Order: sequence, then C-alpha cells, then structure tokens
Amino acid sequence: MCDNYEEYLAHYIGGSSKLAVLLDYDGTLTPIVAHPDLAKIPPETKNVLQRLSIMSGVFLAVISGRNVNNVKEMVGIDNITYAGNHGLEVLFPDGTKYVHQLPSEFNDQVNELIKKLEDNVVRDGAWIENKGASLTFHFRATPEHLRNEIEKSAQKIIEDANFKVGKAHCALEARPKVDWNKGKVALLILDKKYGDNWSKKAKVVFAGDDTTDEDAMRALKGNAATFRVTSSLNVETCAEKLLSSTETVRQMLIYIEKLMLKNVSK
Ligand SMILES: O=P(O)(O)OC[C@H]1O[C@H](O[C@H]2O[C@H](CO)[C@@H](O)[C@H](O)[C@H]2O)[C@H](O)[C@@H](O)[C@@H]1O
Repeated sequence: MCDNYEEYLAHYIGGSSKLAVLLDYDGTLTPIVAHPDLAKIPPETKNVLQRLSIMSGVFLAVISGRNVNNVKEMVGIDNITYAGNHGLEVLFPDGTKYVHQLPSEFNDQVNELIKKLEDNVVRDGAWIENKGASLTFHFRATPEHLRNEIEKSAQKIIEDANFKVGKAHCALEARPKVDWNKGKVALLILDKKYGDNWSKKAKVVFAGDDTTDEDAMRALKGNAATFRVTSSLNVETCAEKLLSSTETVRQMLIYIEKLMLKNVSK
C-alpha cells in the first residue's frame, strides 16, 4: 500500500541499533526534471541525509545510474558511500574504490556506439550522456510525437552494439554486458560494511524509483525493507511498499531518524 511506511518500518527496524539506508538518486532523492544538471537535491532532503550520515549506528549509501563522481557532487555529503554507473564504480568513505572490470574492448565498443547514435538518433532534442562505464540516451526534450520512433531506433542501435539496454524515464540506459547491477553492488557494500553475515547484524532500507532499482529490491528480498517510488499503484515491483513521491521519501527519512534516535539512545 502507498505511503504506509510508519508501522512497517517501526516493526521491521524494531529496537535495532544498526541500520543501513541505501538510496537511489534521480526520482528518489530528487524529482525528475528536464535535465540531469538541474536535478539538485532539495535542501530539506540534504539536511536529513546529513544528520543520518553522522548518526551512530546508521550507514548511508547512494546507488545511482549516474557517474559516481557526478552523483557524489550532486548529493554533496562527505563520509558516505557512493555507487555510480548502476554499481560499476563505488567510492567508499575510507577513500577506497571498487571498479568493476569491463571487457578490454569496452572503450572501442562505446566509442562505436556513440558514433552510431550520433549519426542516427542524436537529433530533435535527443542527446547522449557519456558516463564512462555506461551511457544514457536522453529523449525528454524530443517532441512527444517523435519520441516513440527515436526510442525504438536508439534501442535497436544499442542492442546491435552488444550493450544491455534498459528503459528509464524518457531515456535508455546502455550498459556493458557484464553480470553486475545495483543488486550485486548493494550486497558488496553491505558485505564490506558488516561482513558476509550482514543480514544478522543490521537492518537495511532501500528505496528506488526505476527499473534498474528493481535489481536491488530483488537481491535484498527477505533481508530489507524495500520501497519503490512511483505515482502509479499498478507498477510491477519486487519492493515491499510503494512511496508516492520524493517528498514522501524525505518524510520517511525523517521518520527513520526518529526511530534510530530512540534506538541508539537506549
Ligand atoms: O539511478 P538513478 O540515480 O535514478 O539515475 C538514473 C538516471 O537518472 C538521470 O536521468 C533521469 O533523471 C534526469 C533528471 O531528473 C531526467 O532529466 C532524465 O530524463 C531521467 O532519465 C541521469 O541523467 C542518468 O545518468 C541516470 O542513469
């Protein structure tokens, strides 16, 4: 049921003094807007994240499809974990990094893909966000009557270039064909923080709004409280609960802060 998170979280977190909060960025911490550079984190959301980031017993990670340096800059909080490119790269608060190994031919493949997209579908407002380990083909600025055709053509080009293609908000995500995703990186992050029996040591909350976030909801099933941010009640999801907006995500984070304040001051 939508936005009915209080009872669910109070019951799930219980008296636990250790909680990992894993959050997607676009569409979860910030509303979807016309261009990625405009998706600034609302100050109230940043404030509650900042408070959670220094709260004893709370561990915070942002797991995004953006380039990892870009998402770190957009959130702007030190000492938390950032995963970018759908988990292919991670910056840990201790200064260490995880970079998922890509096939040696990847750079050539991505350059070829960019050239094909530029020659065929980068027009009528559509553009490529080159994020290094993956790219996003954006068509939000394309007139609505042209979107379907441009999306179909781009999808075919991405598939033919041997990339994984995923549908996003007015965009297609092109990712290398490696067995890695937001779910696998969520498990890696939790393992690194708590050890491989993390599920016995900490409670976990995950929230995301997009299809790539479903990998995390699936991987965490049974060991986390998971939320899909969506305004539709009919969305197919592996999440346990729905949240209707980024504003509700912010309210939920404030509720988590209250619960954890009680738990850590016991
Ligand atoms: O995993 P996320 O943090 O949710 O990132 C997913 C993609 O988000 C961005 O694109 C989307 O948000 C933009 C800003 O609101 C919007 O203009 C665009 O239409 C959306 O598709 C980002 O640009 C991508 O790199 C991320 O992969």
